[in-house]
Amino acid sequence: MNMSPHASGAAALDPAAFARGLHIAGAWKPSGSGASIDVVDPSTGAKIATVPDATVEDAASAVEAAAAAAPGWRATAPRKRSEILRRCFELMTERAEMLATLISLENGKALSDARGEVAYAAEFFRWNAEEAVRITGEFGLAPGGANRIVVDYQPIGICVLITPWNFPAAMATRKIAPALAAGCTVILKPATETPLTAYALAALYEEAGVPPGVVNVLTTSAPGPVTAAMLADPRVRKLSFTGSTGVGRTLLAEAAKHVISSSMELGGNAPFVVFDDADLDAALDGVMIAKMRNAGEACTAANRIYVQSGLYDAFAERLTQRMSALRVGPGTDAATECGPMITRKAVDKIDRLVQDAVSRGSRVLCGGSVPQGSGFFYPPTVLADVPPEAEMAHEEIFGPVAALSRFDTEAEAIARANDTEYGLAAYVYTRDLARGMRVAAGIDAGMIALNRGLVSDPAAPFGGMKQSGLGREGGQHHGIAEFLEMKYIAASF
Ligand SMILES: O=CCCCC(=O)O
Repeated sequence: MNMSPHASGAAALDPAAFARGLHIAGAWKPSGSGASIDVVDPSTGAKIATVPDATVEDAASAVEAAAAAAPGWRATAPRKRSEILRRCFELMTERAEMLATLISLENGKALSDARGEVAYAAEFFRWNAEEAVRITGEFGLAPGGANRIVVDYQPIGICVLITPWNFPAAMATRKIAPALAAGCTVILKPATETPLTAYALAALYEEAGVPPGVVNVLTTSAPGPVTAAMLADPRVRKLSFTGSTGVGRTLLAEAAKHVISSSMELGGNAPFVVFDDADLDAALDGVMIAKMRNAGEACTAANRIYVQSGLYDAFAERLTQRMSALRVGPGTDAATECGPMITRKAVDKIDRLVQDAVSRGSRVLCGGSVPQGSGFFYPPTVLADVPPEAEMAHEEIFGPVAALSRFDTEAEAIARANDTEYGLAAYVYTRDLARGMRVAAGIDAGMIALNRGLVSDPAAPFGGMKQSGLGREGGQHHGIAEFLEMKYIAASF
């Protein structure tokens, strides 16, 4: 494993200075309790900045700020909203390197991953700038002929958006951009591990012309009471969450008390299925993306890799070569290909899953143990012959561990792919298009990548089935629809 020191890229951005000059977006200000949250560099475990720790009182001011800004934003012409969103895209693109460095610093991901994330995150603004002017209703004659049926769409109201640490920019813009396009004002609660990107982006939105109070950022170490306080305010009409299924269930229960529309992008356990007739090189390229994008810390990550018997040994050997050649180091080092995990706890969980699989007969082809030294690192690992009863076959690994299993028939591949409570993403490699479409139809997942290692696209509906969530983000109309309320008018004239 190659562990290089910090690159000079990090020095260009002083997180302590950044945190001192922190721009709190919106009209609310921290209550003055003075409490703060430490932000830690996962590459070293050292504190790099502090951000305000919002209280329940702060939550009330944030809702107040969002409510005060709501009438003006709702009345802003769609074309004007569209142009402001387009400007957000342009500013993010201009500042891509600064944003990527910030993401890499607080999240630990490799700069190349962080650059990819900034481009992806900015794209949600470009796409929704184009969608903002295409929100259309319906008009028709009632079957009885007595009246017209008019269906109109209006902004749903104030939205509470809760985002995870693994994509600090993209998971926020995937929610903020469609909400703003729809005419809603929002309160964003980013993960406590990665608040700096959220604050940097909030300043950028205001520079792009988003009026004060339209986007409000609230960082807190007490997410339960703070979120409950916001959801209890009757002006809040939407909850959109990305994170674990467990937290999603708790939030859904809280939202249910107040009958609040909820979109949930939850956990995954993606199967990656390679048939004997697949292009081996293409499948290897694909699995390196599906497994190692963000060092495996993604809900879409290939969690279970099923390879048909005829290709299994060659695939395992070549994947092991590629995984063991990856350079591990601090994310901000330009040469790094696999950065640290987000916390020590995350490393411990990955290792627990690996040791469990080994105790059940899996073979370690590379990696497989926690390295000495500072920072929250786990080496790229390949395990062969992972049995169905291994814990990692049922739980998200969320780390750089490729778990291989062998299968023989198409029916077996579909059955094993579906042997999970989750249904977010799945990957299938075959040269036989008819088989590819059959298997895609048979797997219970919201997104299927056929001969590709990446499904995510702002222009496509992102979301899952079963315990992977409710609703969709992005896509033509789908993402924006989550932030619109439908109104029917029976019109006689
Ligand atoms: O953990 C989920 C992040 C999803 C990243 C993506 O949009 O691909």
